[in-house]
Amino acid sequence: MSLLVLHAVSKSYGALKVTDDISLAVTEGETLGILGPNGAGKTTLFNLISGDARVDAGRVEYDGVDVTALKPHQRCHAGIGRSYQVPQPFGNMSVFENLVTAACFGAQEGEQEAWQTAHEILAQTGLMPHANRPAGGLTLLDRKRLELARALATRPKLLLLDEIAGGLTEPEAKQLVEELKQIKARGVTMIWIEHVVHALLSLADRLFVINFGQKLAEGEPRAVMSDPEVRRVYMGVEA
Ligand SMILES: Nc1ncnc2c1ncn2[C@@H]1O[C@H](COP(=O)(O)OP(=O)(O)OP(=O)(O)O)[C@@H](O)[C@H]1O
Repeated sequence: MSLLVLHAVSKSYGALKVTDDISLAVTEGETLGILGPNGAGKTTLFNLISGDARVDAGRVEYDGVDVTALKPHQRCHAGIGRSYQVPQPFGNMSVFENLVTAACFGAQEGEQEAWQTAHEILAQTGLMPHANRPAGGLTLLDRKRLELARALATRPKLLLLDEIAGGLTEPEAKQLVEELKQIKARGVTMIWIEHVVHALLSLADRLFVINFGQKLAEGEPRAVMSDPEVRRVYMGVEA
């Protein structure tokens, strides 16, 4: 069953059509990888799914319900969690407080339950040693981890990950992939925008490639990566 269906969504900023008639379905439990050159419209697509931006045309259906008119917090309460490309923690709050806040306001948990959630996710994401540190003072890897942890604390059924491996070293990216595998094994449906292709390929069941706001290719990862048009546009390889 499809957890998310985009029906011909479009979005323009001024004269620029950033999302151009994109239709897409994501099955429950699936990990969909999203690729595309810089400025192709990948993050905008996430914004249309999470409600951070409104579609100009088309519909967003989540868990069988039309959520097109819902605000971001309502979509979050319904189970759509996301990370941002530039981590957005509450910098003056501790790591633990950031997670409690996400659990309270995202997953609508009471204080006690939110504390338990925060503990559980600290353990899952390796952030326990930093629980009491101000989020603003974390290293890049730990800020990325916290971005993932905050999204997890909202208890998503659908998790949107925006370039979570960008800027990490090779061993750090590997570690992150292992964490994402565990999340996937727990049944969370994921859409992952990522330029670190080998990380994406180690997890994605399917790829969706965007160029100039339009779908360029979609399908089984290896087939998509060997598509001459994808190689030309995304990797600069002449067909
Ligand atoms: N709120 C906005 N107002 C005006 N233009 C915008 C806005 N958001 C995005 N854009 C423009 O839309 C285009 C697509 O941006 P988007 O961030 O979706 O691309 P992307 O594929 O995620 O890029 P990257 O890989 O560099 O993160 C860019 O030209 C960007 O400048």
